[in-house]
Amino acid sequence: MEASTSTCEIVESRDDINSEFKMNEKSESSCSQKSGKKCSIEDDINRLFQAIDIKNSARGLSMSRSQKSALKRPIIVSSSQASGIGISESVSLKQALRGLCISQASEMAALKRLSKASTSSRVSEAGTIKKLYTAVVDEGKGNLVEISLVPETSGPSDKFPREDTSSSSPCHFNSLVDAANRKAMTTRSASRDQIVHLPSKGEGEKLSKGIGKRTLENSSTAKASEEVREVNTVSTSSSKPSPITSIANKGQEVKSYTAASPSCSSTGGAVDKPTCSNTCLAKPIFWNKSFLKKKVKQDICSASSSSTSCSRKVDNDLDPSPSNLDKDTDKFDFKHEMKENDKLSPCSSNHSIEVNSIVDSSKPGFSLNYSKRTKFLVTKTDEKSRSKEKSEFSQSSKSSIGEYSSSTSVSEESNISGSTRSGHRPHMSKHLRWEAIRIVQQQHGNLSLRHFKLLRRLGCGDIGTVYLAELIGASCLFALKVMDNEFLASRKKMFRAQTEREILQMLDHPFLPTLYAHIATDKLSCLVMEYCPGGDLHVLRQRQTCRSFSEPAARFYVAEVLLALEYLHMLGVVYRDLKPENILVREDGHIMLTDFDLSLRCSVNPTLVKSSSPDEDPTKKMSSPCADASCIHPFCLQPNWQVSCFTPILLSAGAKSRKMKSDIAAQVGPLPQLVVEPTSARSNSFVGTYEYLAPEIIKGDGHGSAVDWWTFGIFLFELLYGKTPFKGPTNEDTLANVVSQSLKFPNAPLVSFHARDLIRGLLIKDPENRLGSVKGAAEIKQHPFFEGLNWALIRCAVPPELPKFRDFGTGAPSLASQKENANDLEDAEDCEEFELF
Ligand SMILES: Nc1ncnc2c1ncn2[C@@H]1O[C@H](COP(=O)(O)OP(=O)(O)OP(=O)(O)O)[C@@H](O)[C@H]1O
Repeated sequence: MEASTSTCEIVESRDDINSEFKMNEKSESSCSQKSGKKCSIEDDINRLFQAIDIKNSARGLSMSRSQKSALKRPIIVSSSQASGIGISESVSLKQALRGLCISQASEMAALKRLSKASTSSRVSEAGTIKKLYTAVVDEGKGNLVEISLVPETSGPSDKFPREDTSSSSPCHFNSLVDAANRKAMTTRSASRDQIVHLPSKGEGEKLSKGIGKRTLENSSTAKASEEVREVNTVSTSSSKPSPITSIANKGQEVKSYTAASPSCSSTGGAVDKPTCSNTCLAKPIFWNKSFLKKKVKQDICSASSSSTSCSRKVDNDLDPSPSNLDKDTDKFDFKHEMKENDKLSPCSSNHSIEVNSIVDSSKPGFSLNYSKRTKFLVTKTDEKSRSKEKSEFSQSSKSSIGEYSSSTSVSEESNISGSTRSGHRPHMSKHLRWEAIRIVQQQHGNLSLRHFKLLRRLGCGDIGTVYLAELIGASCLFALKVMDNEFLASRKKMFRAQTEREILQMLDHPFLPTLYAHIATDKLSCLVMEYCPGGDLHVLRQRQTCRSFSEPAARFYVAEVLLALEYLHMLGVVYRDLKPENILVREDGHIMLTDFDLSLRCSVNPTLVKSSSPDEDPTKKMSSPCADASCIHPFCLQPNWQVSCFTPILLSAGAKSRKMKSDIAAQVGPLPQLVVEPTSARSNSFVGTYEYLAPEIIKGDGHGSAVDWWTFGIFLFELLYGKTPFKGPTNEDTLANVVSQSLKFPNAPLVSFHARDLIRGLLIKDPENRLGSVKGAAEIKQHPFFEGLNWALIRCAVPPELPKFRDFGTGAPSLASQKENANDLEDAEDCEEFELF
């Protein structure tokens, strides 16, 4: 029987294969002869099949049953389990493997909806075959293991392959994997079920396909999920468990993904629409008082002293000291802190005030501090404390508003899935933090809160508290965002937490946070994130002379933010809450955009905005820049084969530069232009921060990705001028100004024409005409303000300044001295922050 046509599903461990190969030297030599060198993966597979044949024939001949058990590691390729990838009995394993890989690749590509996926998918076919091969051949170590080849699930359960001690013990995986598959399917369905069609403002408008629905359907899963205590680790290639483990674990982890999803029950949730939402949003919100009967969260935690004392009290109650974590994570009572924060003081975070109007500052108990930009959630009233450290510098009070009234154009594929798979997170994948987590997992089976030592509280947000935490024994620092499930559920914030988590799971970008793990207990939901020690841009701006950045510095920061937004848009995420407070500064001075709980997830389809001219003069084409040695354009897909695009050209620097520009300009024209921006996304949610709200949000016209370009304009304005352009004495005035006041530039500081021109383009009130509304970030990148900027290498650019640790908002130590400083802090009894613990 030819190996290539074999339908046998049994393979051997490598030792077995080797021994079998020895039994059949002919087959081995033929392999070598064919390749003439080391066998390729395909050859390996062929060898595998040959071994299968041998094994089959050897069965019953020379080996006893027990011997077979000891040596064999059978894999069952179940056609039923492989549903979706088209594997049938008559298809060979090799074909099945290929099919699986291709299926995975296309699934990834479809789900991620990124052009870049094509590259990885190309790689992944061979890679996945090899992984599967390795799993089959290497992983069993003589154990009898049955593995079903199943397509990677798109449900969240496979986002966090988790190590499980059970996977290492001899076991039959068949039933386990069956169960896992069933659960995975259940999870996926649940995930899809969470997607709800919400009516948009106008009747007959498109229905929401994604974002809000969880609120209606998750309650059923809540209970089960809350009973589960588990850890989901986002693995990188360096830390990814074996496919066997991953597959086996899926079934055991399924519940964890419903942990955060529940809450938003039909009775509430961020998307649980207020009855007036649609009608109220149809006209400017500040004219509609009935709309304003909302809870409003307000940052009234301005006094650092009171903040400290209150926090101290709360945190003393909380007492999440490492010692308390050692045995039982449930002792780590964040919930208590949340509740205390919630009910107690104006200085604590998450303090809620029921108010009648979000803009009626005359209401008792709702005196808005207009010198601050408080984050508002229209459906709720939650105070948000800024960190004590921030108050040293004119504490920010920009508050985000989040009313999810309705949204449209939300993607059916908005339930993220394979995009977070370990092999698809190359950025930072080699970082020691991944390795440290992997080691802990290896040693303890999973990662839990008791593996972290809390060093200090970094800050509080609407939905949780962020701690600086050290992975015990690893000297690695993480930012641990801890959310209390009950709190989230009672405040109908589960949806926001889930949104944030799901977005974080997708990200793999130098200017966006890396999520290392999600730890879910029955009480808590914790995000283990990359720690960013440099404070935020709001604090950094306050430290500048004139409280504004120089133009080159502002250009640097906005350029990095632009790249982050571009990436988010390509993933179908409209950020919606851009402001300096949400931009953290890394140790190396580059930025990290955080805070995704108000983001909108929607569909994004690559759109051809300009095709190459079909009747283009061929002679012109021949003499096009691509035929020239100076072509460096990244989209130069079809360079003239005769001339290398990268042949050096001897020109003076000036001439070279001029020629390059003209070449690029000439070249970009005829090339097709694709835009991957969620330009058609529509939401009627009232989200954002007053001073940053786009006019279309305020007017309730429905908004899309263009809101990010509006906020981008405000952001640039603020960095350059030290204030936002439409800020009024009251929030109501601010909203009115945004809608009706024309843009004016202050006389000082002096800002270049290009900068002002860019701001002007971004702050066009009509989103249709706004810069970036058609071609997205690409359009903005081409603005002369960014001329000369090397976008591809901006990561290597020297930042305007490096964070001065200890002076900063987070008071965080540098990476070089993280451990030492952490110990110092821990030992310092008079250290204020550490009295909190
Ligand atoms: N990865 C991080 N590294 C360092 N500090 C962080 C990190 N993430 C958050 N912080 C700090 O913790 C604070 C709280 O963050 P968090 O994201 O919970 O709330 P937020 O940004 O204020 O927004 P929201 O209320 O919408 O959640 C931030 O203001 C920031 O100072």
